[in-house]
Amino acid sequence: MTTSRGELQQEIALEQAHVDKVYDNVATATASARSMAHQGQQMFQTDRTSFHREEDSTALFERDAFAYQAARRLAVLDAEHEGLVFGRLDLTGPESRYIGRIGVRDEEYEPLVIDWRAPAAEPFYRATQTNPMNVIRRRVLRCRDDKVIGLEDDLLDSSVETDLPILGEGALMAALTRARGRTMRDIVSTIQAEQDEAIRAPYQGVTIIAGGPGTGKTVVALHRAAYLLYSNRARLERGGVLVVGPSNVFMNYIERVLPSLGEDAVTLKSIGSVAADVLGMTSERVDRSAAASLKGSLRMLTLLRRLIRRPLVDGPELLQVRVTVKGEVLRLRAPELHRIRDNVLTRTKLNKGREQARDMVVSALAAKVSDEVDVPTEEVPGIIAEQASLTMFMNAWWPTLDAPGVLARLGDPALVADVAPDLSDEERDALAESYTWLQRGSTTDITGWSVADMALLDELLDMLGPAPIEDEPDIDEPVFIDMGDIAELVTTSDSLRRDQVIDPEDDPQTTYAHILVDEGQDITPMQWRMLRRRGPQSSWTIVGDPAQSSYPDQAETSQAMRDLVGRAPTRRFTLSTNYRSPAEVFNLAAKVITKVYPDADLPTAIRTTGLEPRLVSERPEGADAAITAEILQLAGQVTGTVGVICPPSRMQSVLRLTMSDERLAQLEDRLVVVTPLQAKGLEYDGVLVVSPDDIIAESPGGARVLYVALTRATQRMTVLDVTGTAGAWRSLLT
Ligand SMILES: Nc1ncnc2c1ncn2[C@@H]1O[C@H](COP(=O)(O)OP(=O)(O)OP(=O)(O)O)[C@@H](O)[C@H]1O
Repeated sequence: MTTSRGELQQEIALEQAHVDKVYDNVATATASARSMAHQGQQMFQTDRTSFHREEDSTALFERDAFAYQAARRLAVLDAEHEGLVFGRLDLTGPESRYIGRIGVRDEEYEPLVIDWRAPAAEPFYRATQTNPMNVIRRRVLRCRDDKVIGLEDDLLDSSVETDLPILGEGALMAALTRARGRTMRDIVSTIQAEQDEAIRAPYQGVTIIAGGPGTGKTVVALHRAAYLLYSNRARLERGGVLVVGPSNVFMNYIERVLPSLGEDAVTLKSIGSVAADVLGMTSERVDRSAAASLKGSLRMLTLLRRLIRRPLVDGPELLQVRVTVKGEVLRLRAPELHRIRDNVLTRTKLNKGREQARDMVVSALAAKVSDEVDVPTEEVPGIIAEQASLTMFMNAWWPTLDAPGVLARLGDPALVADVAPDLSDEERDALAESYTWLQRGSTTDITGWSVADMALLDELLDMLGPAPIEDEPDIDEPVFIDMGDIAELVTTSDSLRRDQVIDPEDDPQTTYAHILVDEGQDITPMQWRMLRRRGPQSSWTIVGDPAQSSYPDQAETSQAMRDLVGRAPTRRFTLSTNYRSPAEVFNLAAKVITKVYPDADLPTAIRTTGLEPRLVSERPEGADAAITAEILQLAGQVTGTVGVICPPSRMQSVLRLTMSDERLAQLEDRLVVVTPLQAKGLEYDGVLVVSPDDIIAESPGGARVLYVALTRATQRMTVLDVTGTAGAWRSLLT
């Protein structure tokens, strides 16, 4: 498809006229929405003398609401997006339709732009030359703000006589070859047919989006969130949509996509922040591989249950309670007390069970009073219940527990051996070692707990139940809180406000109507339980690729996901085209994964560059110089970002290098240094993978994690072995 410059300019001018009309209309509609809202209030409050037909009011109201919605969505549209209107369909009618990020109508209520999510926009994404769906020409408009700067056409039905000009070289390729920045862009103008099916799948049940690296799983899932909000707005704005990803870096990477589609009603959280609603803390710290694997496993469930059943007293076998009734000593010893504890805990949560436990202890003691004691039987429990020794015993035996306090007990290796007899010595050591920081800091030290601990703390909180609300002190008695230079006056009712709104009988977690989980292959069984507590009634979209998993026991995590799905209606989409990496880069990665994970979904790369990845090796003493040289070479070859992906053990030294070398420091925002886990879901134009052998050795996912690193490049890739010889990983290439 070639075209003269004049023809292109003429078509651009025609499209610009329509785009101008759209923006003018939105401006008028916004002003009218404001004034109608104002007038509407007055009309319905005071104007009883004039007569309005009901349908007039309804129409006015609808237009008002529509204009209001359009103005509201336009207000959140990302300033960097590529324009409100991005597409046009010419149909066999003949009719043409403009497609945009939001719907806009003119004063006659005729559509000027159709929202991309509306059924009428579907042919824009689904029509092909074999099934043109009445579309003759599909046109993608490239805009910067409100200015049209380019056009790309597809002729879909060549059997129809038409004088429509067909211009440009294809919008998809133009989008894919553009340099990448620090954040993900929306793909609303170039969504492909198989992606569109996943985006528009029904809301109910569980939707699974699978496919290899770079097939658009993440970006498709985000467009699906926007689609679901459009098609189920009342339910989802009320119930909430939660998007969960692997890390804060990833959340920052994707955070602009939904605003660029005009949606701001979605909560984004990294997996380490999901339980912040009840724990008041988050984490990004990843445990060493052995501890991370164990803490993710359902075996922790038994361990935690045993842990909270173990009373917090030294030598539980010596445990006893002792009271006197008219000089007679009554005792309950450890076995009876354990029975009472088990009995209460099978029926209720620990923090709710104290009163029951106390009553049972009192009854068991009362039953021991001999006939010789001269007190009426019905008075005995009251006499026992009043005794200070009983209260002291209950305080020690059944204190209110908080989740961090309980988990911190795992820092004691002897206790771990006691509550986890089925773990191997290595596992017990790994667990105890992961909590040694507790000896240095406090249990609420937010830098200490790991991402995996967040799910354990959440589980514990669920097992323990919320702490009972203490008796209310006198309300509104002023209290001074000294905050260094600032002394602030608060009343007791202020400081209690949070407790007062929490109903202890309610589950304290925030819940959502729809939960979208990205990189689902890395969600551990314990994390699935944590997520499920946020969506007991929700529908789900789960995105993932098992071949990229960093969790070692895939069978266990897949089972946990099946448990989540249960009998809910499930639909699965497997995306098959790799839009990220050129074939030359992906072929190398594919060889690695096929050796270690033959069932991997291998997508077909849509682009070729003719540039094979560069494989180099260097002796350890020359590593810094080689890393610097390779980064500079890549930075000269691509115009966008350069990502250095290195094993965790090299992170600090490479970071130091990028700061101390002036040439590297000058690359500023273009240069990023990450571990393979941090690189999950991200992409860079040029990628340097450092020391693949160490990457394999240092992750529980092994070569699957190397596969993640080898699939991040959009243009060029260099792999550097720091051994002086070809690395052992290269045996996977043969
Ligand atoms: N239809 C499309 N039009 C333009 N770009 C697209 C399209 N589909 C995907 N892309 C681009 O391809 C790249 C990869 O997409 P994305 O990160 O969503 O893939 P993914 O399947 O989640 O990858 P991974 O499994 O590695 O996390 C992104 O730059 C995305 O914008």
